[in-house]
Amino acid sequence: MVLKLYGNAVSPCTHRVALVLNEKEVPFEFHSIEFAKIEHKSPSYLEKQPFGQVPYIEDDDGFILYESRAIALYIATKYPDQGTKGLVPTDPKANALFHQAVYVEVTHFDDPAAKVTFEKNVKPKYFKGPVDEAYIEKLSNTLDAKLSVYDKILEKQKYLAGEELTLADLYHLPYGVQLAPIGIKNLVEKPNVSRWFKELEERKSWLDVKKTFNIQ
Ligand SMILES: N[C@@H](CCC(=O)N[C@@H](CS)C(=O)NCC(=O)O)C(=O)O
Repeated sequence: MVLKLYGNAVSPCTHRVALVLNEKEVPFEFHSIEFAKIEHKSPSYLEKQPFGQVPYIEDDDGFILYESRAIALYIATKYPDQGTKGLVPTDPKANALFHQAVYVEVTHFDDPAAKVTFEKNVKPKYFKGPVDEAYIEKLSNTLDAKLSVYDKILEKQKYLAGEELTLADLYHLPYGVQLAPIGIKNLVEKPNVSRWFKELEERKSWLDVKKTFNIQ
């Protein structure tokens, strides 16, 4: 049995899991959960993912797991010697710096990036809702302030947790790539952030995610 990824083709959290599966060269079967049919809120779906969100995985032995970053960590630690190595440092200090970087992404980047993407892209496209430009400006300013701190960190080191690529860097890709196309240029306008992010975007694992999910 092959690992099954239950998600949605337009969901950045689904893309995050697929990205790490690609990095670790783990084959998977994608099962689409249809948002339009509200499949993710059905009683049978909630048995697997009680918060009614995508993604979740069913591993080849039937093990079920949700939360994209928890899935990524599980895959990276289950296959330490397969695909890209070192995505989760094992040395205690390097591991602590890795977790520091993971929390930086979750607390400082994910929230404003997800909200601005929703307001500017998802809301008008899928919910025909009015776009709140003042809210977008506020979120963009928040991202700008946060990414200015990133720029200082990345002036001194190659990646967010030090000199080696980790999952924490990869976690930024799915929302990060959506910012510039909707006019939020903070990632590309800061020299060190831009250098870091460009390298991430060019990884084969991400180019394959783009192909699989038809991301422009
Ligand atoms: N922290 C969760 C977030 C999951 C999440 O926000 N999923 C979104 C798609 S990226 C979703 O299912 N949205 C539909 C909904 O919340 O109803 C993860 O990383 O897996």
